Amino acid sequence: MKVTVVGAGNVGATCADVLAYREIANEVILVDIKEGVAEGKALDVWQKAPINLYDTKTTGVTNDYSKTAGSEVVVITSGLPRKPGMTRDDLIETNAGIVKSVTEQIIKYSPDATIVIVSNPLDVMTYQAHISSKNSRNKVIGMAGILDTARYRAFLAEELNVSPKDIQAVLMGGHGDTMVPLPRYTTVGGIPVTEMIAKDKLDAIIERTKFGGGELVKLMGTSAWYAPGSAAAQMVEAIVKDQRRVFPVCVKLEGEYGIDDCYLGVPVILGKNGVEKVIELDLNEDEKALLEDSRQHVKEVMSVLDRLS
Ligand SMILES: NC(=O)c1ccc[n+]([C@@H]2O[C@H](COP(=O)([O-])OP(=O)(O)OC[C@H]3O[C@@H](n4cnc5c(N)ncnc54)[C@H](O)[C@@H]3O)[C@@H](O)[C@H]2O)c1
Ligand SMILES: O=C(O)C[C@H](O)C(=O)O
Repeated sequence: MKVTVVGAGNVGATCADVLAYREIANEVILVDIKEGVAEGKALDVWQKAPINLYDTKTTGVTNDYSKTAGSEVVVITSGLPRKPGMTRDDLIETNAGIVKSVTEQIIKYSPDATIVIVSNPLDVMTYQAHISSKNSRNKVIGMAGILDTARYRAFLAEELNVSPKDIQAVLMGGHGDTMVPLPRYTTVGGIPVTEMIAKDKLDAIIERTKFGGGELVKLMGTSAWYAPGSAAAQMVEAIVKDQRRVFPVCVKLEGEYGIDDCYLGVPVILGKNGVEKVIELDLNEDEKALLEDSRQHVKEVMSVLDRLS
């Protein structure tokens, strides 16, 4: 099956590479607006195949969406990344235009594709893609929760000196500083994390996770790509293999958690139809208040998008 990745920059190229070397798709199409970039990176990934032993066909194109026709999943990473001193929301004006035009092209050639948005500001770019594609909410979703949760799990593994494989967790809310940590739902090999770590240390890890993207922007002058690219590929895998994995995913809420018409990260079951089910956790009052803060923030940025269009 065919998967398209739009944007052959840091995140898009990483995602295409993971899709290829892990043989998640049979065919990967990489698209960029900059002449030759997607072609070059796709060729590089293909030339790695005899070394790393995979046979996923990888093709790059400059703006030729006819080559993306019939894609089962499309990952959209095109858009500006932030620089130090910027928030993700500062990217809205430029990236909304890019996500809109890319989504319109994609849907022309792959009307049934599930679209996975990566471009920032994530929740609102997912909203933009939903408006532009007019597809059902289960098929227009955003990647952030897997990444935010992975950061939290990695920090915990480091602190507890255990394998990251054994940390299970879920975070909710928008992709930003208002994300909603859920230590109550975090386990270490099945043991509640609260039995393994002091509260002040856990609080510090939660705080670091909230600003995890910014930490990397400060270090590198641009945003992260290895974990984001892998996280997007993991969502693609769950969809194309109909794995029914349980992940936090950005999706339009339609009454779940008492929230309507807002894009937020929530735990879902991800399978061949995209979001198969939104899982509703029984949040306590503190968690509900944090989710409400997150909703208000995302709604404000959604209204900026409404004013722009
Ligand atoms: N959701 C997340 O968790 C997450 C994580 C990391 C990055 N991001 C976001 O992903 C986006 C990409 O980040 P990056 O580091 O790969 O940036 P990058 O600059 O390395 O790559 C972006 C690519 O998009 C291309 N592009 C721009 N306009 C295009 C268009 N109209 N059509 C096709 N391609 C176009 C550019 O030429 C460039 O190659 C940013 O908005 C960033 O903030 C999100
Ligand atoms: O921080 C960013 O701007 C990119 C991305 O959203 C991230 O969390 O790494």
